[in-house]
Amino acid sequence: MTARQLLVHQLDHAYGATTVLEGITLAVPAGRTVALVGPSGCGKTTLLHLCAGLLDVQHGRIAQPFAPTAVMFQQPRLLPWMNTRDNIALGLKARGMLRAQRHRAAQDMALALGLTEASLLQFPAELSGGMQSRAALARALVLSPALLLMDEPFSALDVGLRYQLHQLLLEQQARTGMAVLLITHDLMEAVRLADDVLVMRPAPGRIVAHYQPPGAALGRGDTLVHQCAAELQQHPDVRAAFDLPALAAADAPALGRWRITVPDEAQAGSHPVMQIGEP
Ligand SMILES: Nc1ncnc2c1ncn2[C@@H]1O[C@H](COP(=O)(O)OP(=O)(O)OP(=O)(O)O)[C@@H](O)[C@H]1O
Repeated sequence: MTARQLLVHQLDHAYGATTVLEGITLAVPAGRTVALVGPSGCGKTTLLHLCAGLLDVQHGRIAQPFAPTAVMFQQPRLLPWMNTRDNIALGLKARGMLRAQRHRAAQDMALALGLTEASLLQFPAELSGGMQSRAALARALVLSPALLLMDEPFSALDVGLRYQLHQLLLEQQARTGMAVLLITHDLMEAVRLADDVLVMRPAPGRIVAHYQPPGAALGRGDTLVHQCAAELQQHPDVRAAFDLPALAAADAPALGRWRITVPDEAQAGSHPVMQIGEP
């Protein structure tokens, strides 16, 4: 039986006369993380908002079978007049969960993500940026989402905190089997977290490369993540996407040690899922 998956098929999107996404085809199956990387302005946020239903599909198709879905934005977006616990419990309140029950769930998730009991009664303005990010992640995860859509949620964090939240996210995913679509500028973050890394080029935004880091994300050590990120950054399609100068022949890597595949337009066109090779 095929796993449930978010499917995006031949999606185009324009703002006015400007096409910002063209021919986007991808799949995010349950239990997997797909990272979208690409330069600023290539349409990543637009694509995520289309997947979240925050924008209407103009052309192409999105099949989104998951519920519930949670979205994490680049900014924590905590409500300033609510304490941390109430911010985390907001979605549970909207679901109609009783007060004592949602406070308990919010507290359990907050503590699991490294927030302190004292911070639960503090207001966002009293929290550090890192604590606000933890609260935003807790607010998303407490909903037990089947699909988590993340728009550069860790970009403002220092490397240590980012690593901690990466691990917490991966552990939660291993427990629940949620599907994750992650937007990031950071190749290292992409190869640390993702099963599939999709590289986008701008004007109009399109997917130009598909990279599969080896093994399960939870088991990837720092050395492997650094190697993979370096290899990804050396690939000519990735360099072109980010407008990096081509490498001199002497510096060019031995490509193909890891899996880098360019989406096959013909295959994608005849099949709703972009072809994804076995790792
Ligand atoms: N509401 C809008 N109206 C018109 N143009 C828009 C709108 N939102 C985004 N754009 C344009 O669409 C393009 C893609 O924007 P988008 O925010 O999706 O890119 P991005 O890859 O997420 O960028 P970044 O990494 O900087 O967040 C950009 O040229 C942007 O200026």
